[in-house]
Amino acid sequence: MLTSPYSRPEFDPYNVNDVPDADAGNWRAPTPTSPLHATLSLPGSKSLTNRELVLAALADGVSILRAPLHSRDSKLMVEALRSLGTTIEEIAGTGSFGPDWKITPGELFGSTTIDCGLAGTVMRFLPPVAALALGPTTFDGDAGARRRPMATTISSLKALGADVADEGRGALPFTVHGTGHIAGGTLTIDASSSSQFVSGLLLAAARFDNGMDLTHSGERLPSLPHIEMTIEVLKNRGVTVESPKVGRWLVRPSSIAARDVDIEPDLSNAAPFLAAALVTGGSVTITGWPASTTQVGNDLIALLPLFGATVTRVGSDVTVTGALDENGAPAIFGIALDLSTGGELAPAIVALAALASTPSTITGIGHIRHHETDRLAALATEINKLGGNVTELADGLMIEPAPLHGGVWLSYEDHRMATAGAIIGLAVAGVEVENIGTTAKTLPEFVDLWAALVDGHVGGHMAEQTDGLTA
Ligand SMILES: O=C(O)C1=C[C@@H](OP(=O)(O)O)[C@@H](O)[C@H](O)C1
Ligand SMILES: C=C(OP(=O)(O)O)C(=O)O
Repeated sequence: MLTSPYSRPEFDPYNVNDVPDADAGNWRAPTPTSPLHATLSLPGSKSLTNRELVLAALADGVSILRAPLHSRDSKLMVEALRSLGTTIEEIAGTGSFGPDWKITPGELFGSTTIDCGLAGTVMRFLPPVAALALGPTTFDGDAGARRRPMATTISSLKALGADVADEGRGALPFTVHGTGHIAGGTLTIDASSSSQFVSGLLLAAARFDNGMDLTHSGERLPSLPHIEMTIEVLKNRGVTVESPKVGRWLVRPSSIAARDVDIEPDLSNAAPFLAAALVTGGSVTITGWPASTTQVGNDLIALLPLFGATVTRVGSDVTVTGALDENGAPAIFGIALDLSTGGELAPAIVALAALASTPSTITGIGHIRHHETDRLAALATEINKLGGNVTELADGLMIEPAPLHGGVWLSYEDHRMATAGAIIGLAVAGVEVENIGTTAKTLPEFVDLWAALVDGHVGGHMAEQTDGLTA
């Protein structure tokens, strides 16, 4: 077993009050002196795990989730569904990162409070489920969660016939007074600030009395692959979502089928590890890469070559190899990119851009100001603190090459800000990431996997230490 202050046995990554940096101080990001070569496997996808949990709770029988993600976000979803009346049992699994889950739907009852933590999937996917439950369900979360937009969820539910008591701020906390059913019907919403407003409604819509005819009307619709993912997981459970045009979805009332589902590895969480290949001029292989997927992390295969990397694929192994300049040093080229479909990849992409030798402009990501933190402001602030030259645009960032130096990198309770700091630390000595434990939101194993990556403890170099890390 690998050990670090962040994997001490008593550390509970799901407990917001158990903050690892309080014990361990800032995390000194490792700066290797030679190219990294590693092979590793990653835990399950947050987006798939939390969708399948919701669908399993609404399904017509018992479902099994194989190799689900065990992290703060998925734990919050499990606890929330349990408190609404779903039985979720741990069963022995074949995955390297924790047990499987057996999910038995139950009659849904409110009279509970749901802690959303900082999980967008919990705060946007569960209110429609709570409206299908009998009794009041109060939603609240971290301080940062109270700043995330929820108005579209609240107004949608009211328009579909549910009773929601909120403070009129369009934010947590609020209470859904469930009556056991939702009328459903025709609805127009503005999902410009998050695709999760659409996904949350689609996931439950087959259980609405009249189904749903949903139209998005707004200046943009971000993260389309995540809506595709929602449609795909519904299809697998027998629910057809018709989409007669972009921004309109029809769901007829029907049951949702129970299923045994294998959860794919989280490809967005592959981003920092694959970025390490570019930053150090080495090569990193991720095992278990699905042959076809709706995960937007799959776009890394096309995005990383824009920075100069080479990507190869052998079976389910995807390998990224960094470019080298004429002196044999790592070479990263700047890019111009509209990243509107893959906003959750932005922190890793921007970290790479900050280490590139030519300028980059990343646009189409105004909505990531509403993620765990205002990611445009946070990235610009933290990179500039290290000597960078990043300019905030309304919907993106402009990044000019600049020599970076060490310093404290703040995480803003944002797992992807923390991992972006780790990426920069690979090239810049003396980067200390505050609250690295926030990576537990989707990847509690981050520090150990990163240490193994840097120390060469993965990929067969030191096979006896690869417990749970390699395929
Ligand atoms: O539905 C999902 O699982 C997600 C949708 C996206 O949200 P936004 O549309 O708010 O970007 C993504 O960024 C988030 O990490 C997960
Ligand atoms: C935006 C993200 O999370 P959430 O599901 O909380 O929206 C993310 O993981 O990058």
